[in-house]
Amino acid sequence: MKDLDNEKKLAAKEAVKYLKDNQVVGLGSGSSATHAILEIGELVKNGLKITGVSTSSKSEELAKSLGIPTVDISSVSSIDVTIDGADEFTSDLNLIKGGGAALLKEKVVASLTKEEIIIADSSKKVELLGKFTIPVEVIRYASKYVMSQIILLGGKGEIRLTEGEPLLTEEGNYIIDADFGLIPDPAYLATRLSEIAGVVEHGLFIKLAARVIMGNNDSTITFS
Ligand SMILES: O=C(CO)[C@H](O)[C@H](O)COP(=O)(O)O
Repeated sequence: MKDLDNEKKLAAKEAVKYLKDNQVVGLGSGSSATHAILEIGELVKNGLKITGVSTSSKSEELAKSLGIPTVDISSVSSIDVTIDGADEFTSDLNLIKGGGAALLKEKVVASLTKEEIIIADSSKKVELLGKFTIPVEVIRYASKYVMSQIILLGGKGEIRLTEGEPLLTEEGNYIIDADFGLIPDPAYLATRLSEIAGVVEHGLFIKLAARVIMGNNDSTITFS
């Protein structure tokens, strides 16, 4: 049986090889990104000079605990490299993200980033996106309306719950997990979702990744 956590770790070790002194580095969220932040912490301990920009309060806390200097995103004009995870990816580098509900900040960081590196275990690679439902972050006020628009687009959505209550994102919004089945044209669906009033952001990341480093048993494969 595959050791998926080890595959994430191997991908993280490979990804940090892209970091150089004096770069601004985006710190992703989730278990794969956690491996990368731990690796970055080691490099910083050994003298690497970087400035981190976090995609969630969890990543921020972890970075701080490891001595990685971080700044608010508003104080940088661009980010050199970001290392983040994904819930699904295709070989043409489209992604579904947001399983950990951090997609909004992750997409803002990715959009400011010159080289977005995605790290993943081998279970995340798919031929077509869509087995993993698309997280859609919505303002609470609009959640019913957005649900109806998702149905008109041919999908069905469910508000993500935690302990029986709607999960609130760091920005105080709801997440609708939207099932469209397998998605032959993710760029088209991404545009349609972005057009719905009340949608803050969604987890389809189209052409934002420069490369995906996938752990594969005891080695890694890079898609770029
Ligand atoms: O998008 C994310 C969080 O919003 C994560 O990057 C994604 O869910 C992958 O997580 P993991 O590395 O734990 O499998």
